[in-house]
Amino acid sequence: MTFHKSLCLITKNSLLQRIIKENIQISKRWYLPRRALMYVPGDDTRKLNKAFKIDVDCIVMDFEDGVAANRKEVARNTIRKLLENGKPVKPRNYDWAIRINSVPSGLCKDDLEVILTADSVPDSILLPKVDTVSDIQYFTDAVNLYMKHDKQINLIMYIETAMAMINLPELCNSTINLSKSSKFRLSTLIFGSDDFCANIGITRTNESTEILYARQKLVLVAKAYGLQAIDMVYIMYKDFEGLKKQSAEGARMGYTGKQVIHPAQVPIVQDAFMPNQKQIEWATGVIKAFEEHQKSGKGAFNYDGVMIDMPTMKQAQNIINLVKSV
Ligand SMILES: CC(=O)SCCNC(=O)CCNC(=O)[C@H](O)C(C)(C)COP(=O)(O)OP(=O)(O)OC[C@H]1O[C@@H](n2cnc3c(N)ncnc32)[C@H](O)[C@@H]1OP(=O)(O)O
Ligand SMILES: O=CC(=O)O
Ligand SMILES: [Mg+2]
Repeated sequence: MTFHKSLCLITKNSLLQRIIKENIQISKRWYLPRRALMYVPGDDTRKLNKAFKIDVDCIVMDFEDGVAANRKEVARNTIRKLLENGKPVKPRNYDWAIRINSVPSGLCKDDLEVILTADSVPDSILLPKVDTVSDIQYFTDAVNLYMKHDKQINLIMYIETAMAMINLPELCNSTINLSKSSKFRLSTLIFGSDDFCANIGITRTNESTEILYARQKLVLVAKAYGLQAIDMVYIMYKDFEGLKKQSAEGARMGYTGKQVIHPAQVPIVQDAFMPNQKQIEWATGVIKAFEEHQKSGKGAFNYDGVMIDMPTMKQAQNIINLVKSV
């Protein structure tokens, strides 16, 4: 039997189905993979054309910090034309996303008008530098004013200031409540580490230990609200070893993906946020053994010298859910 066939048989089992249901809060975050979220400056047609030829989970056409102040209008016009042509087709589905300018920039409302009144709208909108609930209220009002499509848009919210970091649970709560009367839903939090460093008055080191608390807090709150968590960008885009190390670190912390700025970063990052063969085999074995032991009335058992019970089985199930989501 092939490996994937055996995975299907495992999850058809009714006991495990119940466990998956009970575990829904954890598995909810996998609904749309965003292992690598690649920025493309919205005013750069050459890079935009290139982006759609790359096998990447999420393409973010940028209006914000990747675009110079005197090129914002060019970015708006370029992306508007793309939207009029509809979502470019790629061999597999992907998240077609736009990062708009922040509410305090004064550009946010006009960005949204350009995007939401087009013939087609993106799958996701990324809202940077969210600080307080009033920023989300402003965003909601603008979406309600301009959005005439039936589609529901994913909101990806940046947490990149000290104020946002301390307001985080309240921000998530209020955003989820506001989305009930609008056509967006909060799907993801992004750790905007570089703006965060600027905001708290530091320069990031390679190890990034100075922002460890914030990096971990974001994952914790995201998971509490059933959201995806996207890790920081690695700006030394020619250092592939460093990127691999930082990506693995983020995946271990519970991040579900990472921001990337260059096509060469994509395969390294997408790999890091997928379980490897060894982890998949371990997870499959644990689930099978768990099921057998449940049948014979044993909740805890020995598997390769390690005690396995329900929490470990759930961890194994998370691995399998992730494999099946991509
Ligand atoms: C903290 C934050 O907010 S991060 C988000 C904001 N920043 C960004 O969006 C930056 C995005 N990245 C870039 O602009 C570029 O990758 C840079 C400036 C870092 C380097 O650019 P270059 O010097 O052109 O890189 P390089 O020469 O290695 O590029 C190789 C090829 O990949 C293309 N490419 C590079 N970056 C991208 C990208 N982000 N998306 C699509 N294609 C890209 C180049 O156009 C080039 O293609 P070509 O050979 O057909 O001309
Ligand atoms: O927007 C991203 C950041 O790191 O800042
Ligand atoms: Mg930022």
